[in-house]
Amino acid sequence: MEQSPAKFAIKDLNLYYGVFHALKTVNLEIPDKKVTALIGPSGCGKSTFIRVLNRMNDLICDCRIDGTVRMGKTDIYDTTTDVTSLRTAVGMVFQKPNPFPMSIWQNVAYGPKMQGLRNKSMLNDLVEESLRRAALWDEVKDRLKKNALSLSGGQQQRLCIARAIAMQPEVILMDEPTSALDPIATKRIEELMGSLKRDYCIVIVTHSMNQALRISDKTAFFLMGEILEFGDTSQVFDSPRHEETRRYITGHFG
Ligand SMILES: Nc1ncnc2c1ncn2[C@@H]1O[C@H](COP(=O)(O)OP(=O)(O)OP(=O)(O)O)[C@@H](O)[C@H]1O
Repeated sequence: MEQSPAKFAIKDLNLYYGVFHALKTVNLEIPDKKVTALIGPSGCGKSTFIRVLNRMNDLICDCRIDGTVRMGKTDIYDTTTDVTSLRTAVGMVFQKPNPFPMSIWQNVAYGPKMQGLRNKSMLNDLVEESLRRAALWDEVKDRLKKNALSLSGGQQQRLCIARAIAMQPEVILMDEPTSALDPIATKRIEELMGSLKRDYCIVIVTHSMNQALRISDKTAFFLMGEILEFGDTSQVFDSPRHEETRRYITGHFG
């Protein structure tokens, strides 16, 4: 696989919740314009790790980290780093679609408006562009004023992706984005990830080995807070270096 530049470079990262050591000496480079899947058994630290990338763990008291996490040239844990700008650049989509209880249009326009964009025609263009990129425009263009909660679960999740895109991020983090969706809605999100990776660095937590295999370029296998294995997805699945990885991906534990 051709190399692409690293979007994140993580060095000797340790994360503690109080005295509990949740991430242990994690070293990883996450490439830009690719999908990186984080896999591993429940409780191994996947969600904790993905939240490191936009400092969501800052919101958890008792959580502390050491080590460095660089995004491009920026040390995102440096005291001078503006966390709001970081979270704009590193958008996040959660397991359960969580649209705001407002119209489809307002959901997408909300973030840019909060950032000061007031021009209605620019907002309209941004809403359309974001919904198009999230492969939702054709389904909602005639009902932009309808409440977002009237959409199906799969449409709501694509709306949440559109909402992230409207902030013009560089990275989109997805924590089990399809686990609440049916197979057809899942397929649409997976197809969408395939097109989004042209423009963004995408990091996804998934419990589905088939999904990781279908959509990701790189796979990191977490076990008890460590990255046991990281490589091209084809290598990790076809010829894992560790017995634990092989047992996990073949469904023998976890
Ligand atoms: N806010 C918290 N406070 C204390 N411990 C936490 C907190 N969040 C997670 N943990 C612990 O850290 C470990 C890793 O949790 P995490 O949610 O990152 O795992 P995961 O691999 O994403 O699990 P799952 O696949 O079940 O979602 C677990 O032992 C969990 O109990």
